[in-house]
Amino acid sequence: MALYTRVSGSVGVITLQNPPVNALSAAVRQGIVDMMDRALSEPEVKSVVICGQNGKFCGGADIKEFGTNMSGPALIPLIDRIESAAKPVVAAIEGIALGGGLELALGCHYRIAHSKAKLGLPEVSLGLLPGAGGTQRLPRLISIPAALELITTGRHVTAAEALQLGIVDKVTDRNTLDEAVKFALSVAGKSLDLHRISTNPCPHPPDVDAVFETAMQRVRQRARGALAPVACVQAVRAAATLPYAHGMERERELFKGLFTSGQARALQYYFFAQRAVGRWSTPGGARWDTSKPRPVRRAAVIGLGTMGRGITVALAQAGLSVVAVETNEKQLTEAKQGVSDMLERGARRRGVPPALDKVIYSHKIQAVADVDLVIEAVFEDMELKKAIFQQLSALCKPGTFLCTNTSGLDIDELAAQTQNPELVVGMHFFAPAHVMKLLEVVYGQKSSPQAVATAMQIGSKIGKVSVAVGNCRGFVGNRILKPYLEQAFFLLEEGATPELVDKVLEEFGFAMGVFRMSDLSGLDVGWRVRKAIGLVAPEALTGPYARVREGHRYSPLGDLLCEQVRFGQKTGRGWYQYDKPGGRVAKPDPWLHRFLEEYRAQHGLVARRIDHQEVLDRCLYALINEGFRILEDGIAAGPEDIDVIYVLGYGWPQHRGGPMFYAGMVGLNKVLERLEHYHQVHPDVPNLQPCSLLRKLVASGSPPINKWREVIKKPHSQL
Ligand SMILES: CCCCCCCC/C=C\C/C=C/C(=O)SCCNC(=O)CCNC(=O)[C@H](O)C(C)(C)COP(=O)(O)OP(=O)(O)OC[C@H]1O[C@@H](n2cnc3c(N)ncnc32)[C@H](O)[C@@H]1OP(=O)(O)O
Repeated sequence: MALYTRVSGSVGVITLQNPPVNALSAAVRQGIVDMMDRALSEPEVKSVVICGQNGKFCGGADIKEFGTNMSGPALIPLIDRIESAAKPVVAAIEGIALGGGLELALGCHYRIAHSKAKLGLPEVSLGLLPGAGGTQRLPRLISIPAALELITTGRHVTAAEALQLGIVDKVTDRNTLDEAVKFALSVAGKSLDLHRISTNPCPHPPDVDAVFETAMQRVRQRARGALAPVACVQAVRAAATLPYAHGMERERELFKGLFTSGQARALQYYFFAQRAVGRWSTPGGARWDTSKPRPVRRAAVIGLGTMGRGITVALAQAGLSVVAVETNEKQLTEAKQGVSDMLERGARRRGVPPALDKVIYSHKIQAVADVDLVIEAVFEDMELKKAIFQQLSALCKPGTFLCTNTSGLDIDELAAQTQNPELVVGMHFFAPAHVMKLLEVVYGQKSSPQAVATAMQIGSKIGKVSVAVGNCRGFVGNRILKPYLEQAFFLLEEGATPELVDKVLEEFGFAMGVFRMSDLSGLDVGWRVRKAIGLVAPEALTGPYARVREGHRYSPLGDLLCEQVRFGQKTGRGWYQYDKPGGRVAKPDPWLHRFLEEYRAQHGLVARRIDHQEVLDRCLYALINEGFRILEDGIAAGPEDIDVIYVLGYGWPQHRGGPMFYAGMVGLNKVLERLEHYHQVHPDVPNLQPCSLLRKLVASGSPPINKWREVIKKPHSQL
């Protein structure tokens, strides 16, 4: 709703009231219409100010209303009415003016922003375009190139940048409403002709066609199949080429196309999923709202390899004091330089002083004695980690949380090395750890709710989206990755090439196909894990058992490449070839193709033509099937957890919502039917056997994703 007050005798103030972000719900829109009517009809009122309660102007359209039967006044005529008002209307922008919120402000005749406010048109990240006149008014106000950049990226700008661009008329450090009221008094009675943005012409750069062509190329390259960025360019082009009214028609038409597309649904689901993962729970009943985190003032990082350095930077940049420990003197010297360089680069980018003084270096593990939380980030080796946990348990002050950055080792086994296993949790960072947004917080059998809550809180303090998951091999992300990789290997055995598989996955929208990704992250990483669990044969096997482990189909292709020291980009050879070790441009490698032919011949495999659909079906449905198993096992509390992990950590295209959402979009019965088909063809691949939760969901009528939790039977845990 909206509140109306009269200030200084002649200024009508309309305050949007819809916590937490004053989104433009039906009630708020109705409130604005009613209060505008009142302000315009009161003869004493000479000007109007629109502001939002609790220091937030407006977070845009109410996303929760999308997909419902939307009622109440429409936003476009509401904004038009403000713009055509005979009395000046001033937007007093505090906190945020985003999406429909900024479009509302663009309908006002003047905009005053607080210096800390953020403004933007982020609709593109929800699969939409600014559909309440934003694509037509913003280019008229700030030029086509500037508007194109803001609308196609959805970037938020600071008040200072908004002033520079011409989005706002004034920035203040004082009370924004008071300043807006003063301003409103000063412009009362003056002509509004130049301040009705829609009536102004759209200024053209001389090379307007080239500007749009470049913008279109840029968005197509970045979009990976996303529709909204392309529609944003088309809508701004309409502002440049059509009269305002026709431009609005085009905006509406494009908006409608996006609104009813599956992509907008997926991106809006993903928006709420990212927030839902913060409301974590465990099978044992620990919950985000009943578990109090303990404050962490000083943290330690053990091991300053690539991951340890990134974690140190992430912690220091968030203002935490860090004791960075590396027992190898040479490595320590290199790490000091590496961490300082990263901190300086990050600070330059953000325009703040580098947090160099936040980090104390030591080559002695005893330096951890006084910290509140330790993150161990040594090499992925269970014996080494066990020894460190024994030491930490003896050295740290009572109550210190002991966290391990492992990508899949058993948290309970590590916790068992300590006197207080309840203080142990996993913190699985993704490389580069100071950049990647994802953190898997892994609770063990004995992790206390407070330990989980503290790790989750540290995660959000350092800007990560943290997802609490249970302890199993590979946790959620790497566990799901395994059947996906496995299918990709099997497809190579059956006749595909890495180029074909990657092309299909990249066309689907993955940032990188599975083989290019494997080359980037290093083939040796998985090889070491497979060796440790006894999957790698000590010598090249031939005959029927070469491709079988524990009675199931196994592809040793990755192992064979590693034996040739083809570890991927780092060695200049992997599934592709690179111009040098460390090179980044993947080129098809004739050696690899010959190797695959010889391998097939050696194992009596006859290559067949594999179509795109089969590649996609087998890779994705094997992955999704494992996702259902994870839900069934209680390793993830809900499908949102899996989806957020997969989008943020594994390059799943956001506009497809995540693997579990995608399964719902495709139709659970179709996923089940395809898995049944492929399992029939490949009975020796257990990962293609549909899991019982999927069957159960289909048997219960394939409920929508937000009802899945009701079907999942929760197992017990001791947490
Ligand atoms: C069919 C054809 C019809 C044609 C007619 C065309 C009409 C066109 C109409 C409208 C076009 C306009 C579209 C839009 O405006 S889309 C929305 C654009 N706005 C955004 O994208 C902002 C989204 N929000 C954020 O980015 C952030 O939430 C934030 C920066 C505002 C605040 O961040 P933070 O402080 O970190 O808090 P949270 O993110 O945790 O959010 C708190 C809480 O608020 C909920 N929320 C946030 N924004 C919205 C919103 N716009 N609508 C509803 N709810 C919102 C958020 O979900 C959190 O709640 P929780 O999920 O319960 O935790």
